[in-house]
Amino acid sequence: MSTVTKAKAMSASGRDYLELTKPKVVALLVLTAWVGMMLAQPGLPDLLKLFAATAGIGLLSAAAAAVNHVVDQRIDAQMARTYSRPVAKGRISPLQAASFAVALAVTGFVILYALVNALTAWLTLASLFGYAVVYTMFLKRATPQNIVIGGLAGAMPPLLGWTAMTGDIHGHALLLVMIIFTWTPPHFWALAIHRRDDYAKVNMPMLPVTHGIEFTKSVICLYTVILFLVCLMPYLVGMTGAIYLLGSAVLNLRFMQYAWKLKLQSDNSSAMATFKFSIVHLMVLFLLLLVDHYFKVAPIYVS
Ligand code: HEM
Ligand SMILES: CC(C)=CCC/C(C)=C/CC/C(C)=C/COP(=O)(O)OP(=O)(O)O
Repeated sequence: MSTVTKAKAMSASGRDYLELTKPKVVALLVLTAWVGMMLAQPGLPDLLKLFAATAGIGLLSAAAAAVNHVVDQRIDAQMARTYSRPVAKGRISPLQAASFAVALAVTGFVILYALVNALTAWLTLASLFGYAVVYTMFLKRATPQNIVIGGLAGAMPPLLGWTAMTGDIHGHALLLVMIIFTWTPPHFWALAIHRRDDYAKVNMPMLPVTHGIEFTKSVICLYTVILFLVCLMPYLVGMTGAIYLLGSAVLNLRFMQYAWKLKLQSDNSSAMATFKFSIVHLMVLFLLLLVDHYFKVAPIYVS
């Protein structure tokens, strides 16, 4: 390492290390894991397990994010959105970031294995591997379906939360995974439309680069319709009640409205608004699942 790089690496602050962990993304991932924990049983979950599972899932997610900063340092340095990230800028060296990631991952895994259960520990480690290795190192550079397949890793937390409480995999938890899996493409592709030129510059085969913006807008519309239908499933199987049904219908109609507005406009001026709405959508949807769980109005069955 050159003296200049060393000096920059030494000037890393706590804030730089925090940035490595993608804290806002991890916060939403943890919220979805909590919902999995709460919905796994009636009443409140065991508090020790809740704290341990939160810490473990949060730490392993943060570790995955830090690995992403190391692997992507060169492309991050060339894109306007990411050029000032700590590893891309040299404020944290790749070795420091990788060591930080290993420390977070080992701590998270040990917490899950010792205080929660082995199934959750291994599934969370597999999610880390799915995002940090399968998505970041391979899929991201290989195919425009990168975020569809890689999205499974980010969709796992509700299942991780559920297995943390029960020790087994339940169909209801898989429905929550399916919701996030279907939400991810419109979430990311809206941003990718806005940042298309950045991705083209670094040769990342994101859908707006490989298939064009019009095609991407159409696929976003299609995914919002699929998401609407997938979000009905928890109600249809009797997992949730009317509060969730109504709330999710409103959120999904609004998401579809954003998608159609983006599709119908000749420029891409509402792409970022669509991306930002996707985050509010997922957060409110999962909060609704919680409210519905504790104040459930029974589904209406027609006999
Ligand atoms: C493969 C799947 C995913 C991809 C490719 C993706 C991509 C992105 C990108 C590129 C950003 C912008 C980050 C930035 O500007 O620094 C972002 C932001 C965000 N994503 Fe995702 N995302 C994915 C899955 C998820 C999941 C599963 C969640 C949560 C459950 C999530 C939550 C967020 C949040 C909260 C932000 C805003 C972060 C901020 O403002 O700092 N994402 N996502
Ligand atoms: C253990 C577990 C649940 C792991 C999942 C971890 C995780 C952080 C998932 C979020 C997905 C995400 C932010 C993808 C963006 O990566 P990108 O490289 O496309 O975006 P970037 O250019 O902003 O880095």
